[in-house]
Amino acid sequence: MHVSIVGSGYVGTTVAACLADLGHEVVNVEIDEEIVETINAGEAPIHESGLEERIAEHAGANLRATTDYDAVRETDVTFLCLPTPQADDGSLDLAIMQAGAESLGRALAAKDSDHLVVVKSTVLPGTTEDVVGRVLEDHAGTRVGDGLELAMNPEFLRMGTAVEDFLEPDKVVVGATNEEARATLRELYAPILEREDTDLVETDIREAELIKYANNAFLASKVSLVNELGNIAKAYGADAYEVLEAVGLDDRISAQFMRSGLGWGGSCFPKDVAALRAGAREQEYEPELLDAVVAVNDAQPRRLVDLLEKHVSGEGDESLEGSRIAVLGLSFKPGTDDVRKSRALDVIDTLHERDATVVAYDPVAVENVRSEYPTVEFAGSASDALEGADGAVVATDWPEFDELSFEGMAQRIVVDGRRIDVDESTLDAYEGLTW
Ligand SMILES: NC(=O)C1=CN([C@@H]2O[C@H](COP(=O)(O)OP(=O)(O)OC[C@H]3O[C@@H](n4cnc5c(N)ncnc54)[C@H](O)[C@@H]3O)[C@@H](O)[C@H]2O)C=CC1
Ligand SMILES: O=C(O)[C@H]1O[C@H](OP(=O)(O)OP(=O)(O)OC[C@H]2O[C@@H](n3ccc(=O)[nH]c3=O)[C@H](O)[C@@H]2O)[C@H](O)[C@@H](O)[C@@H]1O
Repeated sequence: MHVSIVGSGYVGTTVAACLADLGHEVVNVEIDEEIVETINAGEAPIHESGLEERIAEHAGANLRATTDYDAVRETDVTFLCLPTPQADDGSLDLAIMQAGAESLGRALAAKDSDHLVVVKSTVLPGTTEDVVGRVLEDHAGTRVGDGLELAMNPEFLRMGTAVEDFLEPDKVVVGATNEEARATLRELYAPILEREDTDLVETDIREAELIKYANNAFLASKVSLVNELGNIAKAYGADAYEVLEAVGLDDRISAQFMRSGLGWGGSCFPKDVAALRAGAREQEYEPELLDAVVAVNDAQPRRLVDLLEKHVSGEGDESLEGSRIAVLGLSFKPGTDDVRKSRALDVIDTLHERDATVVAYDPVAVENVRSEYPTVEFAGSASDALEGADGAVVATDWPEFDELSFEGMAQRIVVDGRRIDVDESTLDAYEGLTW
């Protein structure tokens, strides 16, 4: 099948390389020339396991990138993989989607055969038909249903395991009102849908849009619940990890997303939960549970710094002023250099508010933080960061931190926000955030 992908970021590049791998003819339409050149040179514009080799294999053969929207006319299907960021008031900002749909519509105006447009970006119910569809109609000069078809196909991949998640998903969700559109997507995804472990869910467009938000809201809520239970366990002097491991043996609950600690960050959970809350309020529903999910998450970095302060300065004399604190980990989770809405940055902000000096280390993410944090010292290794520190915080559970001996610290005080594997016997104080 001939497929165009508009937007070549984390999702668009992964989808393009994987669809090329499944044998389709794929073109990426992207406004950033550097990304276009990188893909055409057979390289990956982002760091994802398994991506580089797929692009190297298919670039110049059945995968290419261009800045020219006219390329969509050589294809039967276009996927919109554009950003859907959070506006200042938390609502969904659709400006980029609208601009992309406008360019796509103009290009399709000169096409004389049928075309299917699939929204893959995360958008609230109604957006695909009422916003993207209308913009397309206005600029393509064709009505939806009259040679121009619409579908919504949300993406559930995680950063760090994007290629594997795309090729081996638990489910493929297709929202469409037209049977031909559904048949086209069944054909496109045929090798994936043949897998025993992949379910196909066919719905109307509105349900497909909401399934994505419900999925992320559920996962974020699970982590906040686990954090609340962890905070309560700690107050009782119980080990939350032992408690939650036992709870996770119940099939109805499952053992996944049971790690309590600093909470959730990243480019998706925060913006998607915010958009769903704002959207619900627009529909005149008060999302009180989701409000609490965010409140629990927001409180964890401050709770961690409170614990640290207690150990570093001694109870009754709480202050971090003038102390040197090592922050281990900057990315929002291990396996990625993405620092968007990382809890580590909230920890650093709180430490700064309390006049501590921060020395930070991350195996891959330092360059994404450096310019925004001119007063932070960046170390080349975890051991260097710990040298002379009055206390340390574990903010991201990179596996290499399990090997640390915490030698060279002025005080061997470690407050762990992620439960790494620490040998407590050599430390002056070790405390977990939720256990
Ligand atoms: N990153 C992730 O793990 C996941 C993201 N999503 C959703 O997928 C959507 C895309 O997210 P990402 O790929 O992370 O975004 P991204 O920011 O990594 O990539 C978007 C790309 O679109 C390009 N672009 C912007 N305007 C354009 C235009 N008018 N025409 C052509 N290209 C344009 C940008 O230059 C950028 O390369 C969002 O709605 C997001 O919520 C869904 C599942 C997973
Ligand atoms: O919509 C998206 O973009 C994606 O958002 C998440 O993927 P991702 O943000 O890559 O990362 P996750 O592995 O889900 O972790 C999110 C955050 O939750 C935290 N987390 C996760 C699990 C856990 O048990 N505890 C916990 O604190 C992580 O540290 C991280 O900060 C979802 O897992 C994907 O299905 C979805 O497609």
